[in-house]
Formats: sequence, structure tokens, C-alpha cells
Amino acid sequence: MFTDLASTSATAPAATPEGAPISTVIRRRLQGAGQRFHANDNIADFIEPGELAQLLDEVTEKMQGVLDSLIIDTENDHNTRDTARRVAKMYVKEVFKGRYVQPPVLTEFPNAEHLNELMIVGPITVRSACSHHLCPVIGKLWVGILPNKHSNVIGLSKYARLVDWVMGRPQIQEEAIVQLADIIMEKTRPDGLAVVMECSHFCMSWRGVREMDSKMLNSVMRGAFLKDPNLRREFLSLIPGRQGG
Ligand SMILES: Nc1nc2c(ncn2[C@@H]2O[C@H](COP(=O)(O)OP(=O)(O)OP(=O)(O)O)[C@@H](O)[C@H]2O)c(=O)[nH]1
Repeated sequence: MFTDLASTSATAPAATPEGAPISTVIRRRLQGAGQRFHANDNIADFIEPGELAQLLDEVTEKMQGVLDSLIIDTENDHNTRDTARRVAKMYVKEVFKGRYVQPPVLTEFPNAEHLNELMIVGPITVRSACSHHLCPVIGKLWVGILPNKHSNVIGLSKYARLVDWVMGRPQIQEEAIVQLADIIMEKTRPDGLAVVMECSHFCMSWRGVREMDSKMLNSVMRGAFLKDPNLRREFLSLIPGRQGG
């Protein structure tokens, strides 16, 4: 990690040659196209090659301003000397990467055998942060698919990659699960889709109300899972540790 930090350019300009910060340039493109850029939107189509490195430099500078305003002596405190850069890297290249990079490439296979039986994958680890406090949101989710003969079969690992991409943004759980369901529907076109998500929100445990054990559980049911209570019951009963119903 330290080698990596040292190899990044802490002195590169965080502005374009015309003087506008790179975030302004990207924001203008988004506004020009009438494109929403909420915390949980992906904006990769509006970022040109090389601009993410500039954005990292800009976020570093601004994060240094936050540390200065918190009156932390980053010049003399050996522990926080590189913290601005570390935090910027963490946001841009790790925990909020799902805003800035293109979706994972999904290998799709035709449903040659015309499979139409329930398939469940999970638990898949959820790592995110809430849009309100940027505190971690950690949990797990399960995906149930009822394919039809026209559905695309995607590799099992690709569900986890899609989850990582969608959750790698500041999110609220209610919107995150819908974004995830939409993209799985779009990629696989099944007869039915079910997603159940269970997360701990650190904004409720580390700070605020300080409730340690409370979790948020939510679900999305589409197509056959909405219409057929037996299918829904079968899915819920097959999720380990959850009751059928
Ligand atoms: N509905 C929903 N709420 C969330 C989620 N993640 C965090 N929250 C809540 O968002 C709320 C933000 O509340 P505010 O009242 O604006 O912030 P605050 O004054 O810091 O509130 P407290 O957390 O109660 O101290 C809190 O109640 C959080 O628990 C989520 O995924 N969904």
C-alpha cells in the first residue's frame, strides 16, 4: 500500500490547462447531456482517459483542506501525513469505484437446454457506504432467477461482480437493490427475479443512535416471483438462515 501511495503523483496539477478543476469539466459534460449525477449514479461514460488520475489529485487537495479544517497537523503527525492521498484513493479507486468505471464484462451463454428451474446464488457480500454520512454499509444478499428459454445464462461469479459495481457507490439500500435488480433483468431477461439484501449500517452503530444489532432487510420481486406465491415461498425457504414465507 505504501509503495503504491509513493508511486502516485502528489504534485500533478488537479486542474485542466484552462484552469478549471477536472471535476468542473466532467460536471459540465454531464449537465450538457442532461445526465443525472447523484451519488449512486455511474458516470464512467463522461470521463475521458487520464482524467481519473487528475480527479484523484483534485480530491487529494480537497481532502487535505478537510484535514486542515479539522486542525490536524498533517505536516508533523507522521500518521496523517499521507492521509489525504489515502482517503482520496480509497474513494476514487476503491469504495466508490462503481461510480467511475464501466460495468464488468459479463460472459453470456445462450440457454441451450432451455432451463426454466429456480436458481439461487448467495450469500454475496455487500460492501457499500450510505449516501447520508458516507459510513460503511456491510451485509449480504441473495439472488433468485427463474430463467426462460430466451434468458441469457451469465457466469455465477458475474452476479458478485455486478453487486460490487452497483454497491461501490454511496447508496441507500432501497435504491441499491432496485438498481441491482434492473441491471440483472437487463442482462439476463429471466421470467422472474428475486433479490433479498440484509445489511448493517455503520451510521446507526458507530455513531448516531448507536444501535449495534439492528439490520435493514429488503427485497425486490419481479415477474414470476411477484405473481406466484409458491415460487416466492420456495426461494425464501431455500435461503439459508431465513424463514420461508
Ligand atoms: N432509509 C434509509 N435510511 C438510511 C440508509 N442508510 C442510512 N440511513 C439513515 O439516514 C438517516 C439520515 O438522517 P438525518 O436525520 O439526516 O441525519 P442525522 O441527523 O445524522 O441522524 P441520526 O443518524 O439519527 O443521528 C439516518 O436515520 C440513517 O440511519 C438507507 O440505506 N436507507
